Amino acid sequence: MSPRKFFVGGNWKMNGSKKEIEALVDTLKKGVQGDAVEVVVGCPAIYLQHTASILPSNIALSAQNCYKVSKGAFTGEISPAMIKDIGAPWVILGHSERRNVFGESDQLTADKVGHALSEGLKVIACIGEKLEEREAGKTEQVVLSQISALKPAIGQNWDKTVIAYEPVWAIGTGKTASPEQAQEVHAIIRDWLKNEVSSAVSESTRIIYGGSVTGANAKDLAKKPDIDGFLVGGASLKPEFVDICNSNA
Ligand SMILES: O=C(CO)COP(=O)(O)O
Repeated sequence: MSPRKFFVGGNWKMNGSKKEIEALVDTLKKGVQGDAVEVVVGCPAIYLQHTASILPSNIALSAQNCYKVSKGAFTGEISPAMIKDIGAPWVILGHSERRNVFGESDQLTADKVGHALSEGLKVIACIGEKLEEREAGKTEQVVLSQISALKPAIGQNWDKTVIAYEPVWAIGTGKTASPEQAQEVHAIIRDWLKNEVSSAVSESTRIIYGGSVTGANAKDLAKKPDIDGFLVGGASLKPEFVDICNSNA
């Protein structure tokens, strides 16, 4: 039995309305029972407060991004202190859309991770290679350089960090990594944790997979020894998210 509790995050991205979120939360309340799985939903900033007020206690709330300082003249940004203030314990950082659409660097991502953890938030830290990097045989190099950049920022806070491996070519494309492809990279990350941090951290840190996860493919992915859950985009907005949450049962 894995020492790691199965973890499923829903990343709603820039989707939803108050009404749609209420309907989705209703579905989740009925389908996700108990606390055998840790379930977290990543909600657009503007709906965090409303979602916090309707989520059941066995589903936690996450922001999708934050800035690297607690307050100040940073128009449009939100801080970890604000996220905590409205009752959300988690934040997703380093998502490939932040990195590739908004040009956020490894260094900025690390600064955000370090600040969020120091403010007491838990972090879903995302890494993953692009298609051309995979095709050039650079997957390991890219993923390990991204996680290495986060290491000083995470410091002693590995127990408050979940690593999401999200190959960019699999995000929103319907091209899921095969269970073998995902397992191979998860094992590389776990090995890196063992060598660069500690055996205990390697054994206890959840490494979750993201990229076109659906109710249909989650079970096979979840069988792999180093896949400890999922970060789900499109399917997290649909009732099948419940099946993904229960895919380890
Ligand atoms: O980016 C993702 C989760 O953060 C994955 O998105 P999809 O599940 O839509 O491919």
